[in-house]
Amino acid sequence: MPVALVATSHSPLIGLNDPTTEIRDEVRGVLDDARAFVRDFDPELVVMFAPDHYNGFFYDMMPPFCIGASAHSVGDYGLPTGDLSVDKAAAYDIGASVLAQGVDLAISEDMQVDHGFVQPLLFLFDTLQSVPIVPIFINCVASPLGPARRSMDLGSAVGAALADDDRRILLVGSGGLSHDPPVPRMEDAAPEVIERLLLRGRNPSTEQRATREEKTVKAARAYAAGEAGYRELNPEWDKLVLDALSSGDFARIVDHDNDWFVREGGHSSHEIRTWIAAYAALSGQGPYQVQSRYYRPIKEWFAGFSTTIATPASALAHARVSNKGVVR
Ligand SMILES: O=C(O)/C=C/c1cccc(O)c1O
Ligand SMILES: [Fe+2]
Repeated sequence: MPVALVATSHSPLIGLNDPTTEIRDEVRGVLDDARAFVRDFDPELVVMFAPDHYNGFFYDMMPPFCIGASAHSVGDYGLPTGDLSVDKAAAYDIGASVLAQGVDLAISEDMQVDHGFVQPLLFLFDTLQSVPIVPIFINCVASPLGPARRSMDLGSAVGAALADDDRRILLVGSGGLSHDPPVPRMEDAAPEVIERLLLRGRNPSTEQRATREEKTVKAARAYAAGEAGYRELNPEWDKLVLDALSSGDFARIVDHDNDWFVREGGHSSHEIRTWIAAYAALSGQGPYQVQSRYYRPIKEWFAGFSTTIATPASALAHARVSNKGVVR
């Protein structure tokens, strides 16, 4: 199958707490290039791996992995609400194949998705409905988490499921490198926050959502201003992860236990599982090459922010190549 990959950080603080115009424009240029690459590739199906941040998945029933046969954006952080254009038949086919290959995943006919899915979709396309998509949720925040290696297994199984599909398929991974924004955790949350992590967090009122999001924006401002109490981004670790994924050396990442990720990259660094899955799905199609790799630590966005584009090595000669930004 013709295949390509875009993996990108997301941050709901984009547009709400921006860095300097120079850096904002630099990232805009990188995302514009990714969008141009995708326009040229002209995908007939997007398979996106992304996390959730207690907007769609709660502790009433928290699956490690879930494939959406139908999905709706909750519209957090001012993003649009509405249905995604899910390819239901593909979702069921991929789900069945992944299960048959021995990787357990849930299926949802009513998947609620947040900025984790919606931002990359809108980085790369005009609307929520521009392209048929199969959304695959990976739990990256709600402990206990399985080993990172399992995300590689998931990605490999998805890649195998897609191998006989003749369509042009774009694989997308969405999430951060090192970052530790104030996403609540069951282990140390206050009782009223724990309420939110249970099903009662679903469908918050406009005021509840605004209060929560204002807190994150305030925290990002404090973080960028250098206030104490926040974990620093870790460009060295981010480089290790980017190098490992660029060279297909998954073991350098997935052989570590979950504490390593938190120690090196903060709690939300588990979001890199979405990249691991997307790259593993790509690697199932043969050797690949990273064509473009951007990285910059951006405290205003609470993120070691990166966007990469990769294609099968055989496709490289025909592809648009760009190498921009700060590769550390
Ligand atoms: O407030 C949230 O739910 C998450 C915020 C956030 C901030 C920065 C990077 C990310 O990946 C996030 O999800
Ligand atoms: Fe996130």
